[in-house]
Amino acid sequence: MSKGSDQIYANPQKNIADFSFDKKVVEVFPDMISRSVPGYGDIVQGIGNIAKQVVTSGSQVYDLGCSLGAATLAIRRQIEGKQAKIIAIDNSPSMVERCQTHIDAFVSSTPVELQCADIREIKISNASLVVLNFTLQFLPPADRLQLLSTIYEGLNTGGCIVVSEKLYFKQGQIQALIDSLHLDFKRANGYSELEISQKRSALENVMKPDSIEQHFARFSDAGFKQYHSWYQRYNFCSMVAIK
Ligand SMILES: Nc1ncnc2c1ncn2[C@@H]1O[C@H](C[S@+](CC[C@H]([NH3+])C(=O)[O-])CC(=O)[O-])[C@@H](O)[C@H]1O
Ligand SMILES: O=C(O)C(=O)Cc1ccccc1
Repeated sequence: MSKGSDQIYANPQKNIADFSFDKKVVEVFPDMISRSVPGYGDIVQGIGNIAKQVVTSGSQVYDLGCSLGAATLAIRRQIEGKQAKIIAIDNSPSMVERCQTHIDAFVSSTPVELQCADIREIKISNASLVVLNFTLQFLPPADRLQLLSTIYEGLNTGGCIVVSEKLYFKQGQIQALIDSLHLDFKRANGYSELEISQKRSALENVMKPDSIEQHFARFSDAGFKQYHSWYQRYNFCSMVAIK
């Protein structure tokens, strides 16, 4: 297998450690996420398209849990000349280090400030767009509403939050069917049964999906009056809310 292809769970592991965004994951991250998340490429591109619509002159854009900067780069391509600033944040030092090289690889007039920090501890101000692209699901459930409330306070009127997440379905047969479709997607992308089951164990304690009803209730509790999903493939969904 070539360098950069995800083999992390290919061999049997005695004790499966909790999933973490460490150096090993960084090396294979683009391959891992595109083979694991149906619609990931469309969603990243769509976030760029949303940015083109909503980012205002002189405002700030936040990419929270930016990983290698895919959403930041898609946004930056679409807001040239708007005199906006992108603030990209991740708490994995390995991710941030590699993200900086991705950002530096392209010329742009839009500044990107990359920070290694916990997104629960940051300030948000003058924001026209805040992106949580598959990040909220990794926060402890009890911390999610506080983050959305902080984002609501920091958004300008008309500003948007985009939240992409793996969904959980409360109705058992729907959950089983859509989960099977996702597993078939992973098999079709070359993951073995062992890889699928070991990764599932590794994610169990660290990634806790909400239902769409929980997401919508949280948007409302944080203060948003307008929110909807704008993309879904199987159990992977991207939602938008507007202040
Ligand atoms: N508390 C936290 N503070 C900061 N970062 C965090 C925290 N918790 C998790 N992260 C970071 O959130 C990212 C989630 S990946 C996002 C993909 C990206 N958005 C993309 O558009 O490619 C999603 C996935 O791999 O499924 C990781 O880089 C974590 O280090
Ligand atoms: O791989 C999975 O089954 C997922 O649910 C998504 C995912 C993608 C990349 C890192 C962690 C979780």
